[in-house]
Amino acid sequence: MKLFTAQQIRDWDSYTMQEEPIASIDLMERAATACVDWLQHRFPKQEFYTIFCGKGNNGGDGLAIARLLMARNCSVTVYIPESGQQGSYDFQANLERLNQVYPEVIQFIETPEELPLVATGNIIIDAILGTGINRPATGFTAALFDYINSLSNIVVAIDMPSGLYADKAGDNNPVIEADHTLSFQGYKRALLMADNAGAVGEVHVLPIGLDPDYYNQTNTPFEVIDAALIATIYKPRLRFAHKGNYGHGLVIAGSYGKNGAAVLACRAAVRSGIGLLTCYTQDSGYIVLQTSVPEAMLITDPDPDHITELQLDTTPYRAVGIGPGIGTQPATIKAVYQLLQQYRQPMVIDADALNILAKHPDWYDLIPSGSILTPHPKEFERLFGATTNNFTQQQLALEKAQLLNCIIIVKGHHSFIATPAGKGFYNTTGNAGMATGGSGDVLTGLLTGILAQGYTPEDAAIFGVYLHGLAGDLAAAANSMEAMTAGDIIEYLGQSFQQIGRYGRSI
Ligand SMILES: NC(=O)C1=CN([C@@H]2O[C@H](COP(=O)(O)OP(=O)(O)OC[C@H]3O[C@@H](n4cnc5c(N)ncnc54)[C@H](O)[C@@H]3O)[C@@H](O)[C@H]2O)[C@@H](O)CC1
Ligand SMILES: Nc1ncnc2c1ncn2[C@@H]1O[C@H](COP(=O)(O)OP(=O)(O)O)[C@@H](O)[C@H]1O
Ligand SMILES: [K+]
Repeated sequence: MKLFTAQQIRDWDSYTMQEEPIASIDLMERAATACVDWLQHRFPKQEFYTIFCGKGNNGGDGLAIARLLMARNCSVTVYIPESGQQGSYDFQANLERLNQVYPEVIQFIETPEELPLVATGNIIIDAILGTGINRPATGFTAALFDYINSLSNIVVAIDMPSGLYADKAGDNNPVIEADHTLSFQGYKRALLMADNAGAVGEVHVLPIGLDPDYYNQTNTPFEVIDAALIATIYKPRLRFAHKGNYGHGLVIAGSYGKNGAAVLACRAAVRSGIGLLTCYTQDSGYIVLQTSVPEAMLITDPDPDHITELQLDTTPYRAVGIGPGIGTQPATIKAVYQLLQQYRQPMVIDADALNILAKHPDWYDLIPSGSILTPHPKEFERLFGATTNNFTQQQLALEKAQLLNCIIIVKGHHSFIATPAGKGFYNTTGNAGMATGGSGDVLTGLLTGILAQGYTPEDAAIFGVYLHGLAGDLAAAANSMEAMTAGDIIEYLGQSFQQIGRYGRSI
């Protein structure tokens, strides 16, 4: 799903009004109806609502929501911070409509003394500011945000939490801290960023019937990975396939006390659809690897505790994954350098291999084109330097992806995939149960296995990250986020592939 800027969303509105055609007030009614339907589905027994409305179209949505909720037998109070300015055309129209049927619910407030008491059971609707924000909230608006944030009521933000910019970082500006954000038609980038987790709460995208032609014709560098995109990437297995069709991959992982990292990466790789897998690990890992991943072949380093030299010819491998659990011993650093010098096909570089690279920036040029780097935010900072917010971090990821001709996956909730062509993809699968040791090792094995099968590096990254998160979601559904383990993610790869296989047929 493409991610549009606030300006593009405005253009999409206008396009829809002209082409459908539909009057803007009717589009607003559609958006408000979608919100009310969502509220009644999510909170079926809720009766009391307190709605704060600004004087733009976001406030217009709030006024329409108030009228629709009243018509559905809810009890609503609407508060409008009085700015002294005329409201937008559709705000005024909806104020008039509400005033005609339920004039008693409308109250204007101007000073902090007039901030209302909100009963604890009321749901607060934030319709103060939406995508039209063009400056930080100050004065009474900021005081109102503070007041709402101090209350324990559930807060549902309409389209955007008020105060948050859709396409750029604020400078710690006042924002509403919502529990739910109902975003019209699609996501906005700000809604997908860890920096804004406290403001956006759970994000729900509500379709409001904007014209698909605008969507299809309009380019944007950013996309959310969804089922439709995955269906275009996934390659079902060939009926007459043999293991030679699906590549031979090499996972270089482990050290004494960290056999688990190698086991997790290899078990994920052998469940990725790969034809053949070889693991390279330290000598003491022999029995552990051979018993826990019998499907993989094994080559051991002469050193009992660490990977010290690569005593193998890496040319036959269609993909190499390196990093999980290897440590940063001087001899291991040499082995990483040796691999960078001798292997010229895309690799997956993770964990300690990234930490080693970060200490040797002059080796960056040796990274084969099309490689996939999988740093978590701390590793990203070690590799490329500190950034001030998620927007600048993602911009830097895009610049480095282009410079190194690599894919960079900045891992986290909504992992961000930066490609050399300047595109940025946000993942939508995965959950906080995956914030547990070994989840990243599973991703490395999975990506290595997918890359070995001949997927392009960009497709492998998108597909692997989505599949990994989907398996994590199924694991959490079965075992809870708390009790699930990284190993459980591997156990649910099978069901995840089955689900993805159905996408192609249903879209
Ligand atoms: N396709 C869509 O997404 C649709 C969007 N609609 C709504 O329209 C909203 C956008 O409406 P508007 O463009 O009128 O903008 P807003 O309602 O977000 O803001 C209104 C006005 O407030 C002023 N303002 C900006 N920053 C301020 C600040 N910090 N303090 C005080 N005032 C400030 C500006 O003059 C701005 O135009 C969306 O967020 C959504 O809620 C819906 O009505 C219909 C369809
Ligand atoms: N809150 C979360 N929501 C979604 N995915 C998550 C979350 N926390 C972690 N993950 C995923 O789990 C993996 C963790 O990787 P990493 O930090 O390298 O862990 P480790 O080094 O312990 O294996 C990443 O793919 C990341 O995207
Ligand atoms: K809002």
